[in-house]
Amino acid sequence: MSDFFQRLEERSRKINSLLCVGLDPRHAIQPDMGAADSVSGMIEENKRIIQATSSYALAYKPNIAFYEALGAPGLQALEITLELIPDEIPVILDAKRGDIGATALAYERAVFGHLNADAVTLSPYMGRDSVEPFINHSKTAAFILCKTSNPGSGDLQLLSQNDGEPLYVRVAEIAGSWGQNVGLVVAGNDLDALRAIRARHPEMWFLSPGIGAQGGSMLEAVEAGVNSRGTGIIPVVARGISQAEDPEAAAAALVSELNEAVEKVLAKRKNEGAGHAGSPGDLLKDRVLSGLIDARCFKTGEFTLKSGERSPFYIDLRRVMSYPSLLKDVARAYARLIHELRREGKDFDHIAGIPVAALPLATAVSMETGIPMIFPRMNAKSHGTGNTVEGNWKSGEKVLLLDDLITRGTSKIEALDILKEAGLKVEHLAVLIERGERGRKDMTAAGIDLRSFARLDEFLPHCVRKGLIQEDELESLMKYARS
Ligand SMILES: O=P(O)(O)OC[C@H]1O[C@H](OP(=O)(O)OP(=O)(O)O)[C@H](O)[C@@H]1O
Ligand SMILES: O=C(O)c1cc(=O)[nH]c(=O)[nH]1
Repeated sequence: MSDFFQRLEERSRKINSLLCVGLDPRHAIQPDMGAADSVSGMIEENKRIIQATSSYALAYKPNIAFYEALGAPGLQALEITLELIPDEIPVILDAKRGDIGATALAYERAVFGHLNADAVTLSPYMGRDSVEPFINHSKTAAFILCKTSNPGSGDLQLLSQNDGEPLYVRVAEIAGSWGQNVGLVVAGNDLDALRAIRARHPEMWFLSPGIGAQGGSMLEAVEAGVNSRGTGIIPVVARGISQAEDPEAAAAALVSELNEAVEKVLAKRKNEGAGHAGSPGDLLKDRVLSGLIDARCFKTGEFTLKSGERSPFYIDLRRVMSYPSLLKDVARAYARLIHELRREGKDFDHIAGIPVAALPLATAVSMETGIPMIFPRMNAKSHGTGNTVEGNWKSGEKVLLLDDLITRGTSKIEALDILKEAGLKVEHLAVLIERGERGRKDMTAAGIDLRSFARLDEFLPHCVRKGLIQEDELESLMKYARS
């Protein structure tokens, strides 16, 4: 852990608080106030807040815009404010900087050199070099804007990526690779974002505005964002304190609300036990698995499978094509698997869907990823072209085999033989659902690397939640799947 985050961790234990107090005096944007009054008013207001809250504040966060708006006197008010803050309390300067080269260096000098702040907020959109000067010091840190609390935050931050995840998930992943001195701004009023990012970054510190005046609930934000040590989230409150009649009482009340929330959440997690079913924060997986149930893709009864075995349930993914928005999510799910493979350096000239169930799915995946589709004919065509593999392909090209699900891999081996016979290279198989453990064993024996989006033990609990199967049936179905 970096020195800055270590310092936060220690101070949070010492004063038993995670609260960050915003110092955002709005004098400059109040039209009836003259500049001189504004400057002295700002200092007075900040003095009053700091004196009232210094034993409750894990950190202070002045937003530089309210000071810059008054020009040189405003910046002087900021400098005086920073001097009023006791040395042991970290200052996070909310500046949302982001520029390159010498400019980034100049911003860094202003923030950490001249103003002597301990941390800063930065925009990630100009990339690593724009952040680099701020994260090279062991004592200071940068909070990267990941998912913000404003109404327009979704315009860019929610844009769906090739793997189906919103852009902010990718931002968190990239920022997380920038080293130890990096935290994230994750809105306290966006519980989905808090959950999604916490699930992927169990230890990172989040600066979380959006609670109170912007509508977020302290308990819900803590529930979604606190880490396993009961820290890692810094709820920011500005107006809730500065506009309170008694800022000290307001801060004290917020801290006890916050601490109660942390205790409640940790106790609840302990009761639930580690590793409970499902993966919290995996929004795409939740959506797809629930969507399959809503589309009645899961059926109980007596079924004969492709392998000839009997089964007490059947997953009919042919129905997905009748639900366009589910089909789109399913395509994103496969795209996630392809994205993972590409990150491992594996790439493909074609996706080959196995007829019949996987044909509409592979078409959607091809459109989602831009990888051209082909398919093997399970029965060679005896008229027309006589093709065994349809589409535009050449011998020697690399193919990702794609099927809806895997039980034993019977149909995969048949498809593999046809593709190999045509001179295509197949080493990987992607499926949406892995029905049990035997399919994986069969694929390993055939030299095929299997990637699945969800396993049956992740799917069945959704069926219980949606009332499709009873809790007591779950165990026997799981047992069947494992047998
Ligand atoms: O893992 P496996 O042992 O291969 O079994 C699973 C396969 O069986 C089904 O296809 P099926 O051949 O029944 O029908 P389809 O023509 O509708 O795809 C299903 O769509 C899977 O592709
Ligand atoms: O193994 C199979 O044939 C099979 C199982 C299942 O759940 N769904 C399906 O379409 N096929």
